[in-house]
Amino acid sequence: FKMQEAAEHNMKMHPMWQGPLTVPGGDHQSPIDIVVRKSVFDSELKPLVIDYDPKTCQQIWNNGYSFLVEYDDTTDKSTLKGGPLQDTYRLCQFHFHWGESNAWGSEHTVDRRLFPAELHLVHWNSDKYSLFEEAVMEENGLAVIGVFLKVGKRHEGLQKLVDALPAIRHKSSVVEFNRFDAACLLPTNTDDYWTYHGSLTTPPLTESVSWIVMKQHIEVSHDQLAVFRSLLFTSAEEEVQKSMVNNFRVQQSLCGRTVRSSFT
Ligand SMILES: NS(=O)(=O)c1ccc(C(=O)NCC(F)(F)F)cc1
Ligand SMILES: [Zn+2]
Repeated sequence: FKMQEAAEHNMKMHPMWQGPLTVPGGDHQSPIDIVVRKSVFDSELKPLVIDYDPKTCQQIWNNGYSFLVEYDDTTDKSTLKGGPLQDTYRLCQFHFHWGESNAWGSEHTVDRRLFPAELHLVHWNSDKYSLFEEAVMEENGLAVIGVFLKVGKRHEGLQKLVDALPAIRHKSSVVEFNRFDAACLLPTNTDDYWTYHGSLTTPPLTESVSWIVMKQHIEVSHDQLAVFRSLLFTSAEEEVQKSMVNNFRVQQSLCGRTVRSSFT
């Protein structure tokens, strides 16, 4: 029920989230609830091949919806392939979604289970397209890895990122951020995942995403998550400061799609 309150709160407070509930004619929208017993094991799904180069990390900034860590994607230095993917995809950024409380915050759910936050590692198909902006409009343009966060022990690798957040409290603030190895945010087991075809979860909500949602979560501390919540949706000039929380989209209907699993 509380999550429903948060979703309604979202609709009221953040006009951006009042965007189209579903894109006109959009029947491959994200996020979704992953119903484990309805997912179909696919033995053809390969292990993911994730090869990130920390040297391609460039900056961290507050875009007014979340905070993004951006990578230099002008060469195939940080790539994702394998899994359900036919081509090579380049890492361009990662970001998170979280709640105002630990009771909710993730975009995807597993058998309706909510997590306090969700990490999205965003990649685009560099075999077929030459720019992210092109790929974002195409059917198999993007691949996003989703990783659930649970509150528990402190995540040592995340701390470097947490320490940078106070410098980007307001919308549009940017700071240089180098040598961050995004691979440290992946769970130990990346062989077990669910995959389905969906969309961006923020406007323009284009249906260009091969979603790869990890079965295993990562743990971060309560204090680390509290720093996420100290960020602001608003820019330094705005008089009313709004804390950046509940920046998740409500779940969308599956519309007959099948969620495949890489594990039994
Ligand atoms: N939350 S999500 O689905 O991983 C997600 C990933 C990327 C973008 C994004 O790049 N929007 C900017 C664009 F593409 F120009 F519209 C939005 C949402
Ligand atoms: Zn996202």
